[in-house]
Amino acid sequence: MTSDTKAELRAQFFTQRKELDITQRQLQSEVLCQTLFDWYRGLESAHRDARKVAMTIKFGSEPDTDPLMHALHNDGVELWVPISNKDRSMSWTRWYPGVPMEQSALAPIDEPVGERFGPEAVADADVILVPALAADTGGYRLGKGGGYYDRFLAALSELSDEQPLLVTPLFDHEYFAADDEAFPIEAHDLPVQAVVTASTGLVWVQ
Ligand SMILES: Nc1nc2c(c(=O)[nH]1)N(C=O)[C@@H](CNc1ccc(C(=O)N[C@@H](CCC(=O)O)C(=O)O)cc1)CN2
Ligand SMILES: Nc1ncnc2c1ncn2[C@@H]1O[C@H](COP(=O)(O)OP(=O)(O)OP(=O)(O)O)[C@@H](O)[C@H]1O
Repeated sequence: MTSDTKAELRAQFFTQRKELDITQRQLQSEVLCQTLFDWYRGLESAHRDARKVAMTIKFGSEPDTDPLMHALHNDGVELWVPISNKDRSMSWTRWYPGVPMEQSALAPIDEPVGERFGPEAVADADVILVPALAADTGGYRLGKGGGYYDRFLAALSELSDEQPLLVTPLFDHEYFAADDEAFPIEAHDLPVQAVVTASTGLVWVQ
Protein backbone atom coordinates (compact mmCIF):
# COMPACT_ATOMS: atom_id res chain seq x y z
CA MET A 1 0.00 0.00 0.00
CA THR A 2 1.41 3.41 -0.92
CA SER A 3 1.89 6.31 1.52
CA ASP A 4 -0.72 8.17 -0.58
CA THR A 5 -3.28 5.56 0.40
CA LYS A 6 -2.31 5.90 4.06
CA ALA A 7 -2.69 9.68 3.78
CA GLU A 8 -6.14 9.22 2.26
CA LEU A 9 -7.15 6.85 5.04
CA ARG A 10 -5.97 9.34 7.67
CA ALA A 11 -7.95 12.09 5.97
CA GLN A 12 -11.07 9.89 6.04
CA PHE A 13 -10.65 9.08 9.73
CA PHE A 14 -10.04 12.77 10.53
CA THR A 15 -13.23 13.69 8.67
CA GLN A 16 -15.26 11.02 10.46
CA ARG A 17 -13.98 12.29 13.82
CA LYS A 18 -14.87 15.86 12.97
CA GLU A 19 -18.33 14.79 11.79
CA LEU A 20 -19.07 12.71 14.86
CA ASP A 21 -22.23 14.04 16.46
CA ILE A 22 -21.43 16.27 19.46
CA THR A 23 -23.62 14.25 21.83
CA GLN A 24 -21.95 11.01 20.74
CA ARG A 25 -18.49 12.59 21.09
CA GLN A 26 -19.24 13.69 24.63
CA LEU A 27 -20.96 10.49 25.62
CA GLN A 28 -18.24 8.22 24.26
CA SER A 29 -15.49 10.41 25.76
CA GLU A 30 -17.15 10.26 29.19
CA VAL A 31 -17.50 6.48 29.02
CA LEU A 32 -13.87 6.15 27.87
CA CYS A 33 -12.64 8.24 30.82
CA GLN A 34 -14.74 6.31 33.34
CA THR A 35 -13.74 2.93 31.88
CA LEU A 36 -10.04 3.80 31.92
CA PHE A 37 -10.19 5.25 35.43
CA ASP A 38 -12.01 2.21 36.85
CA TRP A 39 -9.69 -0.17 34.98
CA TYR A 40 -6.58 1.62 36.28
CA ARG A 41 -7.84 1.56 39.85
CA GLY A 42 -8.68 -2.13 39.51
CA LEU A 43 -5.27 -3.13 38.14
CA GLU A 44 -3.35 -5.52 40.30
CA SER A 45 -0.95 -3.55 42.46
CA ALA A 46 1.97 -5.10 40.56
CA HIS A 47 0.79 -3.12 37.52
CA ARG A 48 0.32 0.21 39.26
CA ASP A 49 3.10 0.46 41.75
CA ALA A 50 4.59 3.53 40.03
CA ARG A 51 1.29 5.48 40.26
CA LYS A 52 2.41 7.08 37.03
CA VAL A 53 0.52 7.40 33.73
CA ALA A 54 1.61 8.98 30.43
CA MET A 55 -1.02 10.30 28.04
CA THR A 56 -1.64 13.09 25.55
CA ILE A 57 -3.43 16.37 26.17
CA LYS A 58 -6.53 16.21 23.97
CA PHE A 59 -6.65 18.44 20.94
CA GLY A 60 -9.07 18.96 18.06
CA SER A 61 -11.53 16.14 17.49
CA GLU A 62 -9.74 13.55 19.65
CA PRO A 63 -11.64 11.75 22.42
CA ASP A 64 -11.82 14.18 25.34
CA THR A 65 -9.62 12.61 28.01
CA ASP A 66 -9.30 15.78 30.12
CA PRO A 67 -11.66 14.41 32.82
CA LEU A 68 -9.47 11.30 33.08
CA MET A 69 -6.35 13.43 33.62
CA HIS A 70 -8.07 15.35 36.40
CA ALA A 71 -9.48 12.20 38.00
CA LEU A 72 -6.09 10.46 37.97
CA HIS A 73 -4.37 13.57 39.33
CA ASN A 74 -6.94 13.84 42.13
CA ASP A 75 -6.29 10.19 42.91
CA GLY A 76 -2.59 10.93 43.44
CA VAL A 77 -1.34 9.61 40.08
CA GLU A 78 1.63 11.38 38.48
CA LEU A 79 0.86 12.43 34.90
CA TRP A 80 3.33 12.86 32.07
CA VAL A 81 2.60 14.29 28.60
CA PRO A 82 4.65 14.35 25.38
CA ILE A 83 6.43 17.29 23.76
CA SER A 84 6.86 17.03 19.98
CA ASN A 85 10.42 17.63 18.80
CA LYS A 86 11.58 18.73 15.34
CA ASP A 87 13.26 15.40 14.62
CA ARG A 88 9.91 13.72 15.38
CA SER A 89 11.11 12.30 18.64
CA MET A 90 9.14 13.14 21.79
CA SER A 91 10.29 14.51 25.13
CA TRP A 92 8.17 14.17 28.26
CA THR A 93 7.10 16.60 30.95
CA ARG A 94 4.86 16.62 34.04
CA TRP A 95 1.25 17.72 33.74
CA TYR A 96 -0.99 18.91 36.59
CA PRO A 97 -4.12 21.11 36.60
CA GLY A 98 -3.16 24.71 35.80
CA VAL A 99 0.36 23.84 34.61
CA PRO A 100 1.66 26.75 32.45
CA MET A 101 1.33 25.82 28.77
CA GLU A 102 2.43 27.15 25.41
CA GLN A 103 1.46 26.17 21.88
CA SER A 104 3.88 23.75 20.23
CA ALA A 105 5.83 25.19 17.31
CA LEU A 106 5.25 21.92 15.44
CA ALA A 107 1.65 20.95 16.02
CA PRO A 108 -1.60 22.68 16.99
CA ILE A 109 -1.16 21.37 20.53
CA ASP A 110 -0.65 23.14 23.86
CA GLU A 111 2.28 21.72 25.82
CA PRO A 112 3.46 22.40 29.39
CA VAL A 113 6.54 24.63 29.48
CA GLY A 114 8.27 22.76 32.35
CA GLU A 115 11.46 20.72 32.34
CA ARG A 116 11.67 18.09 29.57
CA PHE A 117 13.00 14.58 29.86
CA GLY A 118 13.74 11.67 27.51
CA PRO A 119 11.71 8.46 27.18
CA GLU A 120 13.38 7.06 30.32
CA ALA A 121 11.12 9.41 32.33
CA VAL A 122 8.08 7.32 31.39
CA ALA A 123 9.73 3.89 30.97
CA ASP A 124 8.57 2.99 34.49
CA ALA A 125 5.00 4.30 34.02
CA ASP A 126 2.22 1.85 34.82
CA VAL A 127 0.25 2.73 31.72
CA ILE A 128 0.85 4.74 28.55
CA LEU A 129 -2.17 5.83 26.52
CA VAL A 130 -1.13 5.76 22.87
CA PRO A 131 -3.24 7.97 20.57
CA ALA A 132 -4.45 6.74 17.19
CA LEU A 133 -7.00 7.45 14.49
CA ALA A 134 -7.85 3.74 14.30
CA ALA A 135 -6.63 0.40 15.65
CA ASP A 136 -7.36 -3.27 15.15
CA THR A 137 -7.84 -6.40 17.22
CA GLY A 138 -4.11 -7.14 16.83
CA GLY A 139 -3.24 -3.89 18.63
CA TYR A 140 -1.91 -2.21 15.49
CA ARG A 141 -2.59 1.49 15.05
CA LEU A 142 -3.02 4.06 12.35
CA GLY A 143 -1.47 7.20 13.85
CA LYS A 144 -1.50 10.81 12.73
CA GLY A 145 1.41 10.15 10.38
CA GLY A 146 4.34 11.76 12.18
CA GLY A 147 5.74 8.46 13.42
CA TYR A 148 6.20 10.13 16.85
CA TYR A 149 4.76 7.19 18.75
CA ASP A 150 6.36 4.58 16.48
CA ARG A 151 9.77 6.07 17.29
CA PHE A 152 8.96 6.46 20.97
CA LEU A 153 7.70 2.86 21.35
CA ALA A 154 10.84 1.60 19.59
CA ALA A 155 13.01 3.63 22.01
CA LEU A 156 10.95 2.41 24.98
CA SER A 157 11.41 -1.25 24.05
CA GLU A 158 15.20 -0.71 24.25
CA LEU A 159 15.02 0.82 27.73
CA SER A 160 13.72 -1.93 29.96
CA ASP A 161 12.28 -5.43 29.90
CA GLU A 162 9.31 -4.49 32.01
CA GLN A 163 7.21 -2.30 29.77
CA PRO A 164 4.32 -0.03 30.71
CA LEU A 165 0.92 -1.30 29.57
CA LEU A 166 0.13 0.38 26.23
CA VAL A 167 -3.54 1.22 25.73
CA THR A 168 -5.22 3.03 22.82
CA PRO A 169 -8.53 4.88 23.39
CA LEU A 170 -10.78 5.22 20.33
CA PHE A 171 -14.25 6.20 19.26
CA ASP A 172 -16.47 3.18 18.53
CA HIS A 173 -16.18 3.35 14.74
CA GLU A 174 -12.36 3.40 14.84
CA TYR A 175 -11.82 -0.14 16.14
CA PHE A 176 -11.55 -2.92 13.52
CA ALA A 177 -11.10 -6.65 13.28
CA ALA A 178 -7.55 -7.39 12.06
CA ASP A 179 -9.14 -9.39 9.20
CA ASP A 180 -10.80 -6.23 7.88
CA GLU A 181 -7.40 -4.84 6.82
CA ALA A 182 -8.86 -1.40 7.44
CA PHE A 183 -5.38 0.16 7.27
CA PRO A 184 -1.91 -1.11 6.35
CA ILE A 185 0.55 -2.42 8.95
CA GLU A 186 4.24 -1.76 8.36
CA ALA A 187 7.44 -3.35 9.68
CA HIS A 188 8.11 -0.48 12.14
CA ASP A 189 4.63 -0.66 13.72
CA LEU A 190 4.63 -1.95 17.30
CA PRO A 191 1.30 -3.12 18.74
CA VAL A 192 -0.38 -1.88 21.91
CA GLN A 193 -1.68 -4.40 24.48
CA ALA A 194 -5.21 -3.11 24.75
CA VAL A 195 -7.75 -0.95 22.99
CA VAL A 196 -10.63 0.79 24.71
CA THR A 197 -13.86 2.07 23.18
CA ALA A 198 -17.09 3.15 24.84
CA SER A 199 -19.01 0.19 23.48
CA THR A 200 -16.43 -2.60 23.94
CA GLY A 201 -14.79 -1.41 27.14
CA LEU A 202 -11.12 -2.33 27.51
CA VAL A 203 -10.15 -5.23 25.24
CA TRP A 204 -6.83 -7.04 25.45
CA VAL A 205 -5.51 -7.70 21.95
CA GLN A 206 -4.58 -11.18 20.73
N1 LIG B 1 -3.09 15.13 21.76
C1 LIG B 1 -2.09 14.62 21.06
N2 LIG B 1 -0.84 14.97 21.34
C2 LIG B 1 0.19 14.44 20.62
C3 LIG B 1 -0.05 13.53 19.56
C4 LIG B 1 -1.41 13.17 19.31
O1 LIG B 1 -1.74 12.37 18.42
N3 LIG B 1 -2.38 13.74 20.07
N4 LIG B 1 1.02 13.03 18.86
C5 LIG B 1 0.99 11.82 18.20
O2 LIG B 1 1.78 11.52 17.37
C6 LIG B 1 2.26 13.80 18.85
C7 LIG B 1 2.10 14.98 17.88
N5 LIG B 1 1.81 14.51 16.58
C8 LIG B 1 1.18 15.16 15.57
C9 LIG B 1 1.23 14.61 14.30
C10 LIG B 1 0.65 15.22 13.24
C11 LIG B 1 -0.05 16.41 13.41
C12 LIG B 1 -0.70 17.05 12.23
O3 LIG B 1 -0.63 16.54 11.14
N6 LIG B 1 -1.38 18.17 12.42
C13 LIG B 1 -2.08 18.87 11.35
C14 LIG B 1 -3.54 19.10 11.71
C15 LIG B 1 -4.33 17.85 11.55
C16 LIG B 1 -5.81 18.12 11.72
O4 LIG B 1 -6.24 18.43 12.87
O5 LIG B 1 -6.54 18.01 10.73
C17 LIG B 1 -1.42 20.20 11.11
O6 LIG B 1 -0.60 20.61 11.94
O7 LIG B 1 -1.73 20.79 10.08
C18 LIG B 1 -0.14 16.95 14.67
C19 LIG B 1 0.47 16.32 15.74
C20 LIG B 1 2.57 14.24 20.26
N7 LIG B 1 1.45 14.84 20.91
N1 LIG C 1 11.25 3.43 14.83
C1 LIG C 1 11.32 4.35 13.84
N2 LIG C 1 12.48 5.00 13.58
C2 LIG C 1 12.54 5.92 12.58
N3 LIG C 1 11.50 6.25 11.81
C3 LIG C 1 10.33 5.67 12.00
C4 LIG C 1 10.17 4.68 13.05
N4 LIG C 1 8.90 4.26 13.03
C5 LIG C 1 8.29 4.96 12.03
N5 LIG C 1 9.13 5.79 11.42
C6 LIG C 1 8.80 6.69 10.28
O1 LIG C 1 7.78 7.59 10.66
C7 LIG C 1 6.94 7.90 9.52
C8 LIG C 1 5.48 7.78 9.88
O2 LIG C 1 5.16 6.41 10.18
P1 LIG C 1 3.64 5.92 10.21
O3 LIG C 1 2.98 6.24 8.91
O4 LIG C 1 3.60 4.50 10.66
O5 LIG C 1 3.08 6.88 11.35
P2 LIG C 1 1.90 6.70 12.38
O6 LIG C 1 1.87 5.31 12.94
O7 LIG C 1 0.67 7.16 11.70
O8 LIG C 1 2.32 7.76 13.48
P3 LIG C 1 2.45 7.66 15.08
O9 LIG C 1 3.44 6.58 15.39
O10 LIG C 1 2.95 9.00 15.49
O11 LIG C 1 1.12 7.37 15.62
C9 LIG C 1 7.36 6.95 8.42
O12 LIG C 1 8.13 7.68 7.50
C10 LIG C 1 8.18 5.90 9.14
O13 LIG C 1 9.18 5.38 8.29
